[in-house]
Amino acid sequence: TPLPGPSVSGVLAVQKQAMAAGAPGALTRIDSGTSSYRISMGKADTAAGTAMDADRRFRVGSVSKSFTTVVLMQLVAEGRVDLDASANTYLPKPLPDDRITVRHLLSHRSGLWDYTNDMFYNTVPGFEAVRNKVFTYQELIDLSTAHKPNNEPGAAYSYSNTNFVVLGQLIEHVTDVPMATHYEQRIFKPLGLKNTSYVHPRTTITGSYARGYVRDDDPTLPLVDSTEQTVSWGQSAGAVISNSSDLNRFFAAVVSGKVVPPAQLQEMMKVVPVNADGTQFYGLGLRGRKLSCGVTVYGHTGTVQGYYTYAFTTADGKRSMASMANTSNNGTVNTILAGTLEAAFCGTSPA
Ligand SMILES: CC1(C)S[C@@H]2[C@H](NC(=O)CCCC[C@H](NC(=O)C[NH3+])C(=O)[O-])C(=O)N2[C@H]1C(=O)[O-]
Repeated sequence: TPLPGPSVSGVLAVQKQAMAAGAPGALTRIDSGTSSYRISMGKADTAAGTAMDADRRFRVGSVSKSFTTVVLMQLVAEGRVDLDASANTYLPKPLPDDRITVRHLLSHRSGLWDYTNDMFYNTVPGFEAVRNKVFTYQELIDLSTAHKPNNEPGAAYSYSNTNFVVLGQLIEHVTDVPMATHYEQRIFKPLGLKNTSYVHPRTTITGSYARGYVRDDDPTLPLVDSTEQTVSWGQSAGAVISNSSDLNRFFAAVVSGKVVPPAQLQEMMKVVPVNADGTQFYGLGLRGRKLSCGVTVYGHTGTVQGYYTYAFTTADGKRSMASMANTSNNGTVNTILAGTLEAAFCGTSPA
């Protein structure tokens, strides 16, 4: 059954609610067949009073995990990595448990503790302590393995940034090529993603971009401009910069088999439920979300200091949506922003 048309008024209403809840601005781009909708409001820079627009670049946070997965799955297709081999086969320093496979890492089932739980326990002090820091992959992994695992390998889904930091280390160890080069040569260039970059550990965003503002744990305090940071705490788990048009093109290309071969795409899209009501799923570096009109969309979400992102596409890649609000540490904004998915794919407006 054909999808309902996107609801621009619905997206506007969601963005308006997100701003009322504390986001300085928001943007959404929907690409549906030959039609594109660019919807934005509020400020890209609160100090300068610059208006938001839908083409501005921003930090995508964990949407980076889908880019890392594409690189890894290309290596699987090239026969250089076996999904079900022990990750330790490919690492410079073994993880504490040989039973952790590459597939466990990609599906957040390794049990490895997420070091950001400690790092960002106090949001702004935690951020300020690392915003200009440069970490090695091993330093981040060691922060994780200092903790007991959440679960036995494969026994449960427990989302952890550590998994995708290990995957970044694994890819670089196997190929002796930096992640930045893999992203550029295997994804950004072939897909013409001119607004997408991986500049770690540089702290600046080039071109036209939205500034990001993280909220203090004391919500009565002013927002903190968090735009410039290395994101070295995230790297292959969270340091990609992109824009709405490129994210739509990327996820449409992924599900259309343009960047990973069919066998590997099938593995990525084998999603399992990860929430109680069975509306949220995780496959390999890919989220699934079942919407009110029955369609399941595939992509990823992102939370990085100053930016919330939703970037999803239909299974056939014919309709994609990327949405961003330039604040973070504000769960109300994050929950509200999910409403752009319903507007974009089910044509609904929030109550
Ligand atoms: C699973 C998530 C939500 S968290 C994970 C990753 N982002 C992070 O791990 C950053 C966490 C700190 C962000 C910070 N929050 C705090 O410091 C809270 N004390 C803020 O809101 O700016 C990402 O992105 N993923 C999201 C995802 O995949 O959707």
